This record gives sequence, C-alpha cells and structure tokens, in this order.
Amino acid sequence: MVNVGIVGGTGYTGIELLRLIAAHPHLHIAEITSRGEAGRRVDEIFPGLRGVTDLVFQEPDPVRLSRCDVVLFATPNGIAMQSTRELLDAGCKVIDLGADFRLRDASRWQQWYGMEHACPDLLAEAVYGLAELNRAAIAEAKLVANPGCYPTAVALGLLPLLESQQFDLGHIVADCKSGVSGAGRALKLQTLFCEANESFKAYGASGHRHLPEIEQVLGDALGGCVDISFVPHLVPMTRGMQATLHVPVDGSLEQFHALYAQRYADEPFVDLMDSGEHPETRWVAGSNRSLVALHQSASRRDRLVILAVIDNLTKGASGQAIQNLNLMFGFKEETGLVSAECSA
Ligand SMILES: NC(=O)C1=CN([C@@H]2O[C@H](COP(=O)(O)OP(=O)(O)OC[C@H]3O[C@@H](n4cnc5c(N)ncnc54)[C@H](OP(=O)(O)O)[C@@H]3O)[C@@H](O)[C@H]2O)C=CC1
Ligand SMILES: CC(=O)N[C@@H](CCC(=O)OP(=O)(O)O)C(=O)O
Repeated sequence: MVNVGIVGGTGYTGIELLRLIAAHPHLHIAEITSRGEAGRRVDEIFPGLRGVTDLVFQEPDPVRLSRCDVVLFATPNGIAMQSTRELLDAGCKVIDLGADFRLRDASRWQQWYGMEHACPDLLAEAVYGLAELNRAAIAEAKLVANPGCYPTAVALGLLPLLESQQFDLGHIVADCKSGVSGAGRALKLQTLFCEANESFKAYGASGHRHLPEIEQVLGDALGGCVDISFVPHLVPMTRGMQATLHVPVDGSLEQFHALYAQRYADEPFVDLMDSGEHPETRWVAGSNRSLVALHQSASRRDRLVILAVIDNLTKGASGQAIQNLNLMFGFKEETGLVSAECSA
C-alpha cells in the first residue's frame, strides 16, 4: 500500500480525495490535516464516510507528513510551496492541487498570485500534471503540479488541434462556466446561496489567474504561442464545468472529428462524442471523464466550436490528482477512478 498524506482534508477537493481514495485498492491515508478540525474524527465532520474511515484530523506537521510516500496538498495557493522542499528531501513525492508549481516562470507567478514564490528553484523540476500531455514525465516525477480546473477543460478541448500543427489557428475564445464548488468551501460573500442561486455572472473578465496557465499549457502542446481570450462564469450549480471554445480554423467537421478520434482513441478519460452532440455537466458528475464534442455551422467552414465538459472537483482537481498518483507509483492509470463514477 502507498501511504498518502492529505493537507487540507476539510476542503472540497480534500473531501473528494477522501471519497476517491476510499475506493482505491492500493492507497492508504496515513495522515490528514485540518487546522480548524484538528482532533476530531473525519466521519464526525463528514458522516457520509461513517464506516469507511476511522481517521482523525491532525494539525499539519511536516515531520509526520514526511513519513508518507506521497503528500497531496489540497490547500489554498501559496501553502504547498512552504514545505515541499522539506518533503522532497525526506523522500516523499508531492502533488499540489493548488497553483504553486504550475507556472514555470516565478516572476509571472508573482505577478498573477501577488506573492513571492518560496522555492522558485523547484519550478523547473515540477511536472505539469496533465496526463494527456505529459504522461511519461509524470511517471518519473517527484513533484507534480496538478492543473487548474479551467486550464484542464480548455486544454482537453484543444490538444488535438494544437498538436497536429496542421492548422493556422486564429484568435481562440474560451468561454468557460464553473459550478460554485470551484471557489472552495471557505466562507466568501459571492458564494453564499442567496448571492449565487438563481443568478449568473462572468468574473475575472479583464484577467483571471488561469490565463497564464492556459497560455503555458496550450503553448507546450503547440510548440509556440497561442492567442486566446478566457472569460470564466459562475453557474448556480454545485459541481461541473464547461469550456466552450470558439476557434477560427479552416477545415471540415469530418476532418476535425477524425483528428480528435485518432488523438483520443487511447485516452481513458477523454470521451469524444459524436459531432453535433451537446455534453452536459451532470453526465460527468463525480467522474474523472471529460466529454468533448465538435460543432460547425453548415455555412461556416472557417469556424469550429468545441465543447469540453468536466467535473471541476474530479477531472478538474482530485480525480486528476489520483490519475497522476497512479502514474507516479506505476499503477494502471484508471485504478480507483472508474469504479468511483456516478452519472445522472
Ligand atoms: N474547488 C475546485 O474545483 C478546485 C480547486 N483547486 C485548488 O485546490 C486547492 C484546494 O481547493 P478547495 O478544496 O476548493 O479549497 P477549500 O477552501 O475548500 O479547502 C482548503 C483546505 O485547506 C486547508 N487550509 C487552509 N489554509 C491552510 C494552511 N495555511 N495550511 C494548511 N491547510 C490549510 C483548510 O482547512 P483548515 O483551514 O482547517 O486547515 C481546508 O481543508 C486550491 O489551491 C484550489 O485553488 C483546483 C482545481 C479545482
Ligand atoms: C468558481 C471559481 O471561483 N473557481 C475558481 C477556480 C478554481 C481553481 O482551479 O483554482 P486554482 O487555480 O486556484 O487551483 C476561481 O475562478 O478562482
């Protein structure tokens, strides 16, 4: 068994990790932290886990955590980078579900996250944990930067087009929508029920911190710079995310469908639907799968619309972290992830 430490076990992605690890045959949670709930049983806080775990939340303690084989940080940005060096030196592997190691450029990180990076030297060592792009490197990695939810959906929608390098892509528009759990469990005015329910809004339209990450991952796939606008929206639902991608590109729908079908044929967590289908977020609720569908208006061969749908908490965070962990420890990539699926 692999001994896992979770830092931030009371947040939405931490709870999702608990749910997924409970169904994983090779993982054992050795340590789970919460500063607010330290000393209390996990199943007392989350009665849905009664009978599944007898774990007790602990204060985060680097010495105890360093005894684990792998530590997953399900914490706000800026926390993982404070103890990652110590954990790596102790022989632990680290997966950060936050953004601390996602951008390779420390000054860009500081510009978008508003704080100085605590260990910029580790940025070159960290592998961006999008298995569909970096599978081999993740398998060798000691430190994995789990992608953000919006960058995951956008990248999965665009990878085949970018990697093929056959097309002249114009300015791409990424129009993205997220359920409210994307904002985390901590109290915030804008995610209170009466603020978010029965309402719909864009946010971060003049600059969201996922833009540099999107530019970086798409640039890696293309091998050049990608011109893209990104606007996120908050949808009054608990979980789920859609990226609607408008791409000015010449070609027939059949040609693009064939390209996507070939590229994603062996991807366990990307499901290409028939062209013209409209994937729904409820179809991937609790699942690590992404649904992708292509659209083209009969009168416009110069534009493609791509729909990519994920569960922000699963493929967009904790499921993707387990997918990466499976690769890092030599397990089959799907282990513990397929049986945890539930869809409406
Ligand atoms: N929600 C989502 O859909 C996605 C989230 N992410 C990222 O994953 C990370 C976790 O997100 P999410 O679960 O939503 O966040 P939450 O706010 O729901 O939970 C954060 C957790 O971190 C703990 N925590 C907070 N501050 C500290 C600290 N200084 N030291 C140790 N633990 C701390 C909290 O517990 P306590 O305060 O009791 O210690 C809590 O358990 C974030 O970086 C987020 O951006 C990424 C993709 C999608
Ligand atoms: C709905 C909502 O608020 N979503 C979050 C994105 C969650 C995420 O992936 O954030 P990190 O990059 O910090 O890991 C946001 O826009 O800030």
